[in-house]
Amino acid sequence: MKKFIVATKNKGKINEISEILKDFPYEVLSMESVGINLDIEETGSTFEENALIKAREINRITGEIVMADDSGLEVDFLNGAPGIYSARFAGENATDEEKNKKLLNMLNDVPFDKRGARFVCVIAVVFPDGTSFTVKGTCEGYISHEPKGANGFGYDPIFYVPEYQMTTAQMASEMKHMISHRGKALRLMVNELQKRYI
Ligand SMILES: O=c1nc[nH]c2c1ncn2[C@H]1C[C@H](O)[C@@H](COP(=O)(O)OP(=O)(O)OP(=O)(O)O)O1
Ligand SMILES: [Mg+2]
Repeated sequence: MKKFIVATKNKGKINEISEILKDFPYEVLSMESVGINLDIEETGSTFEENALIKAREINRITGEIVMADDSGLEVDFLNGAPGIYSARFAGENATDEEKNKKLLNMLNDVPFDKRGARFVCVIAVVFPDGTSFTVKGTCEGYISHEPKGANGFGYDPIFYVPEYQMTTAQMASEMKHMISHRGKALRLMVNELQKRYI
């Protein structure tokens, strides 16, 4: 069984990554479980750059195979914001609730058909020899007018998926993983690893 360290401090991501990879022969180790407590500055200007920055930093420290997830929400009415700033656009210490509230306020009075948005997830994998790759998954939807549902994390309560007529926070986790940006990116990652016999 191959082990990966996941270079994230986000518990919601760790949970989802473990659930999605449970059908594959990969064991997911959190930074906590390998004794690393580090805030890595996301200085890149794309999801790809930031995912690689996080994975490279933990690979440099451990020498192990490391994967990182850089993700966020692109809102059409805001020309793609908050994008790579999704975690920090309401301040470094803002709660998920505060971020959702801020985004809903920015879209006050914007009609439903102009509230299109997508979740984006880029996974970077860095190998012990320093080689790397990235894969990307997206999930299309709309920003709802009010939060609904208690599953998931982050922006899930306000991300409405018309095909299922519910937010990703109202979905059972298996359903979210089938259609989510993270589910898609991780399945592409597995394909890429298998091509390399990993
Ligand atoms: O499935 C999702 N459902 C809801 N919200 C989501 C999802 N996926 C990402 N998001 C939000 C959370 C965070 O506000 C931002 C990611 O920011 P991002 O920098 O990649 O993650 P983070 O700072 O929380 O943890 P870390 O950098 O340690 O991996 O997008
Ligand atoms: Mg982050």
